[in-house]
Parts: sequence; structure tokens; C-alpha cells
Amino acid sequence: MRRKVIAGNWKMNMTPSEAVKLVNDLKANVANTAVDVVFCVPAIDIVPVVEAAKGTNICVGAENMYIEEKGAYTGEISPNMLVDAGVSHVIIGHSERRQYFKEDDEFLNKKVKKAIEHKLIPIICCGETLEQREEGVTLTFVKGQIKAAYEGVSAADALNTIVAYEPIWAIGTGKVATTEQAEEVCASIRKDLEEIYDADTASKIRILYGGSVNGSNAAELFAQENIDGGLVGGASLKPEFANIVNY
Ligand SMILES: O=C[C@H](O)COP(=O)(O)O
Repeated sequence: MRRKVIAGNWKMNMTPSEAVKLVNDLKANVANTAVDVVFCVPAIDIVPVVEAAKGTNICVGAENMYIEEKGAYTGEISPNMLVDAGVSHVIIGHSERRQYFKEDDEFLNKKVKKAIEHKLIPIICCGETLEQREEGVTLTFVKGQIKAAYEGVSAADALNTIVAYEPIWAIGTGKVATTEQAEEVCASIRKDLEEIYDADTASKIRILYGGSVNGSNAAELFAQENIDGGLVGGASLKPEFANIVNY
């Protein structure tokens, strides 16, 4: 039985003081020990959010990281900085990073391996554009992203990763994928992982759905056989996030 993960991705929202207020407003209501709750927050919010979340079941995640430990990489954050600050998860390869910051599969694979090396749990994002869905290449495209992300990752390490399937056309648009569409791709990702590793390993890796998840659609999505929770954007910034955690 895979334990569900409900992760919020705050994206570029919340100043440090707003962040602390949000955690304080939400923490009592997300104390659902039946699921893993992760707040992935902007780098500047990590330290105050870790502090505000102390004594709760909230794990703190980063939205990004670089692949070096330290040095002349102006503006970047290293995995060891994240660990030292109390971070446990890190989002890798969100479509916004792929699109706006030109992060490609090869670079993202390096990030996945670096995160694992530092015992950070990578939340590995994948997902197709609307054009790709309309062309009927969704499953092959996503398979390519998964194969690239896990290149050189052992089965034992893969167990400490999470996949987030996020169709790009459903992100921030209010257009949620139907449960059938989401389940079809998540099931296909599990098959891809089975091909890369084995059935046992694939059956243990959590696969999340992301894209306009809200308090009303979460329960139906999370009831699907291969959907082990959600990566939530907009709704993670509102009291509604508690309804998703307690779906
Ligand atoms: O990482 C989260 C996703 O991009 C989903 O964002 P959204 O819930 O605002 O559609």
C-alpha cells in the first residue's frame, strides 16, 4: 500500500512573512497523519517555513536546486544548503523550469542524482503539452522524460523518489485532466518504471497528479489506482489546501 503524498508547490509566491502566516493558518488543519504533507516553497521562505512548521507533520521542500555543492554559481542553491536548512524534498524538472529556464532532460537527470546523493527526495515532474496530447504522443513523450530522469539511478534509490505527472495544459488553467486521462498516464508511468526496474520497485514508487487539483476534484483523482496524491499549485496557497490534504 503506497502512502499518499500531498505536496504544495507555492511557485514564486509568498514573501517570508506571508509564508509564515500561511503555515500558521494551515498547520492545524493539515495534521492528517494518513498522508505525507509537503510544502515546496521559494528558497527565501525555506528557513522561516521550517521554523514555523516545527512540531508538525509538514515536510518542507524546495522548488529547485543546482547540481554543485558550492562555488561560483551566482544565484543558485546547493543540495547541501537545502539539507542543512531542514529540507527533505525537492521538485525537479517542473514544466515551468523546462520552459522558462531551458532545463533539459540531461541536466535534470544530474539534478535527480544529486538530490539522491544528498538524501533529498526528488519530486520528478513530467507531462505533455496540449499539442502533444492532440497528436496522440502523450504516453511516448512522458516515457522519454521518465527514462531520461532515471538514467543511471539504481532500483534502491528509485524507491526514494516521487514522480509528478502534470499535463502542461492543465497547469494553472482550471482545466483539470479527467480522472481517466490522469489515471491512464500514471498507469503508463508505472509500466515505464517496471520496464526500467521491475514490478516490485515500480509498485512502490509514488506517482502524483498535478494540474488544477482543488478541494472538489482531489478525492476522485486520488481514488485512482495509480494516483498516489497530488502536486498542487494555486490551491496550495489557500485554506482550501487543507481540504485537499483531508480529501
Ligand atoms: O506544481 C504544481 C502544478 O504546476 C499545478 O499547478 P496548479 O495546481 O496551479 O494547476
